Amino acid sequence: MKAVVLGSGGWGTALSMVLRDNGHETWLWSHHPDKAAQMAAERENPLLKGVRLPEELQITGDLNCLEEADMVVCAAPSFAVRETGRKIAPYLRPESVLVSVSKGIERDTNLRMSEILRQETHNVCQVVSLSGPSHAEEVAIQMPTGCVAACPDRTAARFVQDAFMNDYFRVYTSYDIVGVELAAAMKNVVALSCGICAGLGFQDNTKALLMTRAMAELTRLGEQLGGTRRTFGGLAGMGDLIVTCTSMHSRNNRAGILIGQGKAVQEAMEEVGAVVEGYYAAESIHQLAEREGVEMPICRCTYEVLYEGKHVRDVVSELMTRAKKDELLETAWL
Ligand SMILES: NC(=O)c1ccc[n+]([C@@H]2O[C@H](COP(=O)([O-])OP(=O)(O)OC[C@H]3O[C@@H](n4cnc5c(N)ncnc54)[C@H](O)[C@@H]3O)[C@@H](O)[C@H]2O)c1
Ligand SMILES: O=P(O)(O)OC[C@H](O)CO
Repeated sequence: MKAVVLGSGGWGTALSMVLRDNGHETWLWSHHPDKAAQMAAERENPLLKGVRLPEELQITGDLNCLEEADMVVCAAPSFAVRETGRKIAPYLRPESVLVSVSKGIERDTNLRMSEILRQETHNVCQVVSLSGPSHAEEVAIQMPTGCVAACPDRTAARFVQDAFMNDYFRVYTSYDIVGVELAAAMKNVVALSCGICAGLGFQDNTKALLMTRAMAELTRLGEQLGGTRRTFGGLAGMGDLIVTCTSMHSRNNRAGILIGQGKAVQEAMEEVGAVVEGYYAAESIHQLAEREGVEMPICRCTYEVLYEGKHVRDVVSELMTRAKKDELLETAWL
């Protein structure tokens, strides 16, 4: 099998190593040809320090590597997924499988990543979303990790499961691509808010409260938009929420900590130095929740901190003193 991974950030690089480990002919394409040349020469991605890239992994800045590819993995940041889809469309065939691993919602259109890819590639082939609690830094050193390959077409989902699965990378299949993609984008907003809590000096009780109640919000909106409730309790939902809210590998969590400590939002994102998807998703989720009339107080407050300059301490007090509720009556996913 020939696999091409597009996007040489941490995640594209780690996934290309899994595919190469599994014996596939694997190409890693970088948006920046100079970076491709540097990685090819040094056999290292500076984003994954200390990890040696296998000699057999082909690294290139030339899109012709897509010729005759059986599987194409789009690992661009969410803002670049449309542009990437447009570039690769001429190379795809009906029998190719396109895998989306970016976690976000498109600004302005509020589309999911697979929807953008299907538009740009004119539905020429199946699109599978691969998602779950999976930091690149740990996958690259073969820490046992689990993900979900989601697609309404079971054959395509199983193809991706077979391609990636090995003794340190376990892949489940699911038909619920809507729920998986929404969960992936939404948990980044919660990770930002969890980071803000930590930055304010709050501890484990507060984080657990925030994560659990945020999960109720994500499930409400996810179901309203066509996702399956159980997805939100699975790897792409609860699993990814836990890893992103608790790990110092998480860019979203780290950006949140800096904001909670008093840094301006843009300054915090610059300091993190890699794409903070939750910042962009916060705006889309806020718009979707308003459009659908779904109550999402944690996501709304996070949006107000990020985009409207609301003070984090005022937000905490607002959330804690909301109207009294009954947990079982108000929590869809329990
Ligand atoms: N890092 C992780 O552990 C992880 C895990 C799961 C999913 N993801 C998701 O994967 C996506 C990529 O994340 P990452 O961590 O690899 O990114 P990153 O921040 O490590 O790197 C981003 C990469 O995107 C490249 N890029 C910039 N503009 C581009 C363009 N126009 N077209 C294509 N590439 C471009 C840059 O060269 C850079 O290498 C994100 O949506 C992220 O949420 C990341
Ligand atoms: O670094 P983060 O916060 O974007 O999280 C990366 C992955 O989504 C974790 O699964």
